[in-house]
Amino acid sequence: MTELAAQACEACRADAPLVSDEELAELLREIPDWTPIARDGVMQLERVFKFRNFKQALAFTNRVGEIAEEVGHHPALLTEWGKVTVTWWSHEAGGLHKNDFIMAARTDKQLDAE
Ligand SMILES: C[C@H](O)[C@H](O)[C@H]1CNC2=NC(N)=NC(=O)C2=N1
Repeated sequence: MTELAAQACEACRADAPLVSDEELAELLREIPDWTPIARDGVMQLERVFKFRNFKQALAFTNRVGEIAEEVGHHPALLTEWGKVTVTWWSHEAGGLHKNDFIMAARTDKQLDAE
């Protein structure tokens, strides 16, 4: 299978299919640092990234913002001193779509990008 980060994002649509429990387990193996959590009954993917200071955390936040804008799929981003919490889900679809796993994998890649 093509590496997750290299797969294409589909447009966000309300009728887009959510991942099944089996797909969830399979896709999570490709992004082992992400945690699936349910908030208000909506499944989300979350990861906390640690940095040496606020400036680096903010730079990472902006890189994630850029990859989100590129594809029109957007995360929740909480930037703190030395820490960024990134949460992906598909608002329109009300849960986790394949897009969220692709973007989580692409988010991981922003750690190496300066
Ligand atoms: C019109 C626009 O493409 C949509 O509102 C997009 C924008 N970004 C989005 N991002 C996420 N994560 N989920 C969505 O459903 C979503 N919808």
